[in-house]
Amino acid sequence: MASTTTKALTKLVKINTPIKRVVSTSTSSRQGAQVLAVGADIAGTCPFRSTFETIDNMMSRPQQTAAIQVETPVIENKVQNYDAIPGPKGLPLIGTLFDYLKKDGLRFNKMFEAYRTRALEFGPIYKEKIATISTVIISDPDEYSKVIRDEGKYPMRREMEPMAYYRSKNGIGLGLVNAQGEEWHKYRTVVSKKMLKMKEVLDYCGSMDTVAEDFVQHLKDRSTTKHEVPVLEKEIFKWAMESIGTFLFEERIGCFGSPTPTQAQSFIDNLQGFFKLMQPLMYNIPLYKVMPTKMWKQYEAYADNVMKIGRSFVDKKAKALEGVVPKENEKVSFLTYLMSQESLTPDDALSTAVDLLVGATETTSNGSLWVMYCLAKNPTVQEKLFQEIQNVLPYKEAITPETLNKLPYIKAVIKETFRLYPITFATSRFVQKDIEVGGYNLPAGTHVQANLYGMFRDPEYFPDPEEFRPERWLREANMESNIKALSNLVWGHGARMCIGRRFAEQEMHIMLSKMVQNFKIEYHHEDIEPVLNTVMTPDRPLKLSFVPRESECL
Ligand code: HEM
Repeated sequence: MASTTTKALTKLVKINTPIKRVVSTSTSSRQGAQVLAVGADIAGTCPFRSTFETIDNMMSRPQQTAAIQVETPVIENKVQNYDAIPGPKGLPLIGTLFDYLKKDGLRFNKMFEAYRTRALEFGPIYKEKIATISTVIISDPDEYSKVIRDEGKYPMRREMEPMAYYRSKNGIGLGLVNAQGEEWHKYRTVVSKKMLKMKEVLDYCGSMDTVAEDFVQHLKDRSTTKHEVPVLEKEIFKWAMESIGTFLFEERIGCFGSPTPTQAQSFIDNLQGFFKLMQPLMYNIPLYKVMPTKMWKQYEAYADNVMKIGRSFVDKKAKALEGVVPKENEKVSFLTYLMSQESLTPDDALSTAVDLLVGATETTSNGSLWVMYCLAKNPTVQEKLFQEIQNVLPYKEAITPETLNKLPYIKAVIKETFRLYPITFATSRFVQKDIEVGGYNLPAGTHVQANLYGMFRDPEYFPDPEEFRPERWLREANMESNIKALSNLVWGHGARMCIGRRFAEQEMHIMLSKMVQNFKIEYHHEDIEPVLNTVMTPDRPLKLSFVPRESECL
């Protein structure tokens, strides 16, 4: 048995070790004027610059949009070899894995804390090998901007290995989330035509408003005499699913029905299990590739159900659409659009729709939970937000794109929440050519991450970082543009940035505005801590109270 395991380990290490290249040590000179504005760097390389500018216009525009030039003396710097990058020492095959497995050690579901602690010990650039994955972790916005610049045409992110393996094993296309290179570009080109166009997304403002209104009523119906909602996580998940379902299928799934439709309930339960187990599977040695472990079997069962139910939603709609050819400029559901694309096979179209269903639910539901928690813990902020909403939105009236433009504070509240609780705690890229970062040479193929959680709580970038202060994101706050741009990184960056960002922001702005208009959100229990279930979630059920505000609104 022991030798089987050793063989399996050796095989896995071979599979997962990136090809190492011999890199010569070279010298380079620091620029006299260092460009600090990560935002400008992002904008400079991001093909969607103009459209993302519009999103930021909606919130607030920095007083100074140009890059800040800081005069620094020109000094000759020796660029050091990759091996010189500091970091924790690990064991030959498994790196620092035991640090995460031992009692009282670091934890996979607290990786964001591990990154922060390591960065404090080893500095803004350190490297670590956990199990088979070596990563360089960067906690300096200027240095990370070099990675952003290097993206290339087909940016490569670390795949969600268990998900990719599951799909390959079952002959399912890797889809937008996990595909790389030209295959990824094929999916991305099709989806971005709809999801990254502001006008297309704004078209869904009305239906998102209806879903949000129904959600508010659903919570009212579900709340107890103490105004708490049993298993709030599941209820908010229903909102997220109903929202993306409406976008994909142009019709309602019916998640707020009583009882919840069995399929929708089962999809929710399985998707939550799927995300929860992905976290430990991603960081541990992928033994499941050679023998199905207990955890893998459980994960596989969740994945089977997610695919099966996701597909049945899509299949049902696809059947109804058979033979329908949309007329030019006709407004059709996203699924109809996908199915009419020549570059996608019917199977590709189905996989893409399921990917969007999966990608849109855990993220926006947990993101919204964190916003509500922060509002409940900061009643003054909540009151200010309530006043902003009251000033522009008559009670029970629908939110329009024009109303959204008049709600800068809700956007600042969400940015501040994501600073404290970034749904994705770190970015991920494989550098595509040899580059210099922080005085070290990173060979092509190096896996690099921006330590978002660490930077977001660093007093150098955010004074009083533990304080929830949405005002720092408002126009008048005068925040340096490179720091302001840091907040965008919770959506990733460049050509591979979250494709659902516009949609997610719009649905969250609408739903959260409606929630604050209808309820005073309160929290009367112990403080909540973040944990990773792939995305950052509260560490226990969130027992918020939703006290109706009707009388104040009329
Ligand atoms: C709070 C909400 C969300 C957050 C914080 C978030 C964050 C992210 C991040 C960080 C990435 C990786 C980007 C990169 O590597 O540069 C990503 C990718 C992706 N997201 Fe989101 N996301 C959210 C909501 C959504 C929604 C609503 C959808 C679907 C409608 C979606 C679909 C996707 C897809 C398909 C990808 C893969 C894109 C690609 O690789 O080309 N996300 N998201």
